[in-house]
Amino acid sequence: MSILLGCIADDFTGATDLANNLVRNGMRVAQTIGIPQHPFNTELDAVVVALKSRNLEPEDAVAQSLEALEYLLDQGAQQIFFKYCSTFDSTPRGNIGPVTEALMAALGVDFTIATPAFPDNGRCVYKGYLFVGDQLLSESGMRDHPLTPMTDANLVRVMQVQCQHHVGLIEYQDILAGTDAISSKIAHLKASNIKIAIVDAVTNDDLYRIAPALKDHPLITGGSGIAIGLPANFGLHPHPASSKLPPAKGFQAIVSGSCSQATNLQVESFKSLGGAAYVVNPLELSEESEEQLLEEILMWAKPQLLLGPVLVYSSASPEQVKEVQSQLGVQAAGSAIENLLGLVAKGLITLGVGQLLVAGGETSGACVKALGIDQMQIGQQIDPGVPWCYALVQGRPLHLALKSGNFGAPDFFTNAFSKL
Ligand SMILES: Nc1ncnc2c1ncn2[C@@H]1O[C@H](COP(=O)(O)OP(=O)(O)OP(=O)(O)O)[C@@H](O)[C@H]1O
Ligand SMILES: O=C(O)[C@@H](O)C(=O)CO
Repeated sequence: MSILLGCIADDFTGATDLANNLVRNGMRVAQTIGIPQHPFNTELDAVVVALKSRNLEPEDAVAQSLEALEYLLDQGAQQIFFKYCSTFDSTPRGNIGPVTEALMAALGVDFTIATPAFPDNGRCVYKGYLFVGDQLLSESGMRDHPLTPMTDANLVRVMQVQCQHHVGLIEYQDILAGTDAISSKIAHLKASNIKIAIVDAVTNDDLYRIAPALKDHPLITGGSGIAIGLPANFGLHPHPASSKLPPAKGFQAIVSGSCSQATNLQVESFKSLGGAAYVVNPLELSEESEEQLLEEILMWAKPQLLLGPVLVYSSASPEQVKEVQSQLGVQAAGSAIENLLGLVAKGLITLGVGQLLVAGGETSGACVKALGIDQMQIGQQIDPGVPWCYALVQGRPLHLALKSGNFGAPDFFTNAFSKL
């Protein structure tokens, strides 16, 4: 079995987001958690390898990405896609730039594009500036992100700081002029020694015009938006059967460690509708207290599950997050909460939860690892960028949705279950 597209995603929610867009546009996709040990024995068009590399040291992110690349090339991948966040989550050290350059070197390519544009979720790039809805990236909630605060919306500048190669721009006027003009612009940039180009895109039509110009490029990098046009490059088109999952069973629960604006609204909306919610106070969390806190949460959840979905969350406002981080340290706070929420997810499954929403990329990584999931099937979309997925946990079926922090409508936590 040989695949067409091999994808490396830098976090788990991002991986399902990408897989969702590929499935919706006609590809048969498997998502793996980490690098699989074996080849697949089913017919697939794309494999998305989900890493948790966004917040690693650049050297580690590069090493993991290269290992994933090797696996995907072994599966016969004709084209490689490096997926990162539609809000370009990174620090001056990386990891978008270093991983892109390492993949370019490994594949022997002298040009690639970078575009996080995802118009279905309000991410647009114009003159190299990234907008989140009506705001510049640097004026959006992303400026307060707990791990990767984004304070510059100019992606050429942001990417250049992370890269050795020269970074350029394919401007909106080229995109509007169509696929041939985009190909000519790429040739012109290459002749000027530009090796990576940020690409403007404001609508899905723009993305559909860009995709054919990327047909013969061994490496593409971006958010999930640009992926909507890639299946057609391989002669594939949307078909309804591609996203059918088995019927859902079991109790319903939500675990949220995302502190993004959209998640905070979803938590508020869930509570305002009378949903059962347990808030974790990170300042009460230590290695010694973890076991007791976990037990307390599960004892609280047990009777509540009989009545409807339960929410366990640490989501908090930027001020509260800063306070916690100043007392515990950024990384230590993040890891301690992720660890607890992973154990909570595992405990909830033991209590009979069969439908689980997780909010936050890092949090999803922690939960999926705690549950020992190594592969997921992609199902129907709940909101743009978030599909229901299906996995087996210790032989038991689990419907699982991994929600990126800033995705989903305010009623996502209640609405999602009605989509199963
Ligand atoms: N109350 C809190 N105080 C400090 N840190 C927190 C708190 N709650 C959660 N965190 C940490 O903040 C980080 C949130 O990252 P996560 O990726 O899960 O969410 P997100 O950034 O909103 O999602 P995405 O990456 O999909 O946009 C995690 O490391 C989590 O443990
Ligand atoms: O692209 C996005 O915004 C998401 O898929 C994501 O990666 C958030 O972690």
